[in-house]
Order: sequence, then C-alpha cells, then structure tokens
Amino acid sequence: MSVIELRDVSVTFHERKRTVEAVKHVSLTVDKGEIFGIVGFSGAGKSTLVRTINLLERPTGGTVLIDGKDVTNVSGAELRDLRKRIGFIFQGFNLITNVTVGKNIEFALKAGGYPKEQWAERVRELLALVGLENKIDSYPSSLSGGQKQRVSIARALANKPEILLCDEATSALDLETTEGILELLRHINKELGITIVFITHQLDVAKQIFDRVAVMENGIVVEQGDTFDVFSAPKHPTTKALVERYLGIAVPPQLVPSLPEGTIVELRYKGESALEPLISAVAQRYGVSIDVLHANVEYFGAQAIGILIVLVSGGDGTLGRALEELKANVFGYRELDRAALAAARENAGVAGESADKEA
Ligand SMILES: Nc1ncnc2c1ncn2[C@@H]1O[C@H](COP(=O)(O)OP(=O)(O)OP(=O)(O)O)[C@@H](O)[C@H]1O
Repeated sequence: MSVIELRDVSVTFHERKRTVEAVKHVSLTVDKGEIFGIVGFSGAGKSTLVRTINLLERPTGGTVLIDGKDVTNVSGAELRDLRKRIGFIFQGFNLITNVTVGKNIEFALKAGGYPKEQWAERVRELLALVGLENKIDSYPSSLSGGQKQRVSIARALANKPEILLCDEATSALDLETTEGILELLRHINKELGITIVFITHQLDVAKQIFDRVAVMENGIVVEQGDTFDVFSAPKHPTTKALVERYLGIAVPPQLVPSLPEGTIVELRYKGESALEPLISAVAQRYGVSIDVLHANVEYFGAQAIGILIVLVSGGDGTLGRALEELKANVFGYRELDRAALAAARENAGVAGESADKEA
C-alpha cells in the first residue's frame, strides 16, 4: 500500500507582479519502506512538491493522502500529529546554534510531546544511531558539515516518524561525507523501516540509493519508474540531459577530427556482459574495423550498465549492415555526430557543475 499519495497536486505562488506555477498537476505514490527520489535541475519544483507532503507548503489544487487518509486541509492538533509522523532534513541543517546537540534534539522531543522523563534516554539512543554519542554537549559550530547533518537526522527521527523527507540533504557535503550520510540513510530505511523521500540534483546520489525515481521539469513530473529503468534508458529529453551530463561522453575532442572516416557509435548494454565477442564477430563477418574509443560501466543501484563508444569504419559497402547487426544486439544504440561530440565535450568542460544550476 502506498504510504504517500499525491493526486493532481498543484502549487501556485502569487507574487506582486507575477504568478509562479511551481508544481503543476503532479500525481505520484510512494510505497511503504521504499526510498523514493525526485530529481531535476534547479527550479524544477522539487522542494515545493516535497514540502506539500508535510504541508509546509499547502497545495493550491489536488489532494495529499498519508496512509490513505486525505490530510490536505488538516490543521491544529491533526497537523501537529502529521508533522510528528513525517521528519524533515534540509541542505542547510537548520540547527539551533546557541544550544548543544543534546538540546537541539530535546527541543524536537518537547515539540512532539515526548514524555519528559524519557528525553535523556531517547537523546542517547538517537545519537548512538547516527554515531555521535560523544557530541551530546557540543555546540553545532564545533561540528563538521557531515556531523551537523547527522544531528539533524537524529532530530528528525526524534518522535519516531514513519516518513523522512530529505531536501538536498547531501548537496553541501563533500564526496566522502556524502557516502557516510547515504549509508546512514540506507540503514535507517532498512533497519527502522522508515520510508524516505529524497530530492537531489546529484545523479551520483540518486543512482546509489533510490528504489524509484521521478524526474521533474518546470513543475511537471516528466518521467518516473524504477531507478535503473529510468536512468539506463531515459525517454524524456530532461532525463536524457541529466544522464548525459552525468555520464559525459568521454571521447577527447582533440581526437575527434583526427579519427579516420567511419561512424562513431555509442552502444549500451545491460549487466556486466562483455561486448568483445559481438564486436569481433561483426568485424569479421562484414570486414569492417571496430575501434573502441571509450568504455565505462556505471552502476544504478545494484545493476550495471555498460557504455562503449566505438568507431566503425572500412568494409566494402558492408558498413551499413555491420551497424544494423550491432544495433540489433545491444540495449541502446546511438550514432554520434562528430561536430556535436566535440562541441558537447567543450561545453561540458567549461560549464561543469554550475550548468546544473542554470539549466
Ligand atoms: N515561496 C515562493 N514564492 C514564490 N516563488 C517560489 C516560492 N518558492 C519557490 N518558488 C518558485 O517556484 C519554482 C520552483 O522552486 P523549487 O525551489 O520548488 O525548485 P527546486 O527544483 O527545488 O529547485 P532548487 O533545487 O533550486 O531548490 C521556482 O521558480 C521558484 O522560484
């Protein structure tokens, strides 16, 4: 059964001179116990959408259901109860800076009506869960980014929620710290059975922990499904752009003009099976030469996808048939344009991470 259901949810902001339709008619379900991700470039509407789940943002249209119950218009004690059942962590941690780590967690327990005589034990339990037992009396300013995020996770779990919402929870952290936080979230999901909704623009985060994913663009969910299926065979141009930007096409641009005549092809295959037998069979059968320009294996969750870029050349009028045979035997096939390849590579090199923000 789905623990979260958004039915035709819209959020429109009215500013003085303009109207922003941040979320437009989004419907999706999140199953109990899964890690559901929302990806998209900056401004796509991810934060606004996820904030409707605990009504930090009230939908201007549509319905929010939690455990099958319509909560769209709850207020007062019912709203407080809902917020207790849904923890929230932010990119910027949002810790209270002038009190200790222990007190930060106590505030959450107090707000949630947790029995006072059990606060001390619960704080110890939560800090043990996130691996910070020895930081109970420290102030947030003395902690690293990763430690601050661990405290905010402990605080979000204080009142034993069923759902944890994570808004760009790792975007401010370096690679190694991110790995640690993702491991902790996986543990929380598997061991405590907490459903997680995680939004990010980082595909390397998404591919590691999401069971299912929704891709957002311009307030709309443009594609959703199993993480491996969505990322290994993206259908919508936005998903394609996210995946291409992440994977890159690693043919050095300086090499492109010097390559002999022929067709540059990107081949994708599922699993870790090697493509060498196919390549040598095609080369032999049609008398063409097939040179590997780039090879990579990417993991989406536990499943692998192989990407091979080859130059197919020569043959005596048989090139077309050789390409047909390759196409028929792989999972993904794309002929690459030399000029576009060189240009795309140059752009990627210049724009890098900041391009994500602007797109
Ligand atoms: N309170 C608000 N008032 C007016 N406009 C808003 C408000 N909150 C968000 N928006 C606008 O709604 C759109 C979606 O913003 P949102 O923050 O949900 O996107 P996002 O995908 O989470 O992007 P980012 O990763 O940059 O946070 C943007 O155009 C944003 O400017």
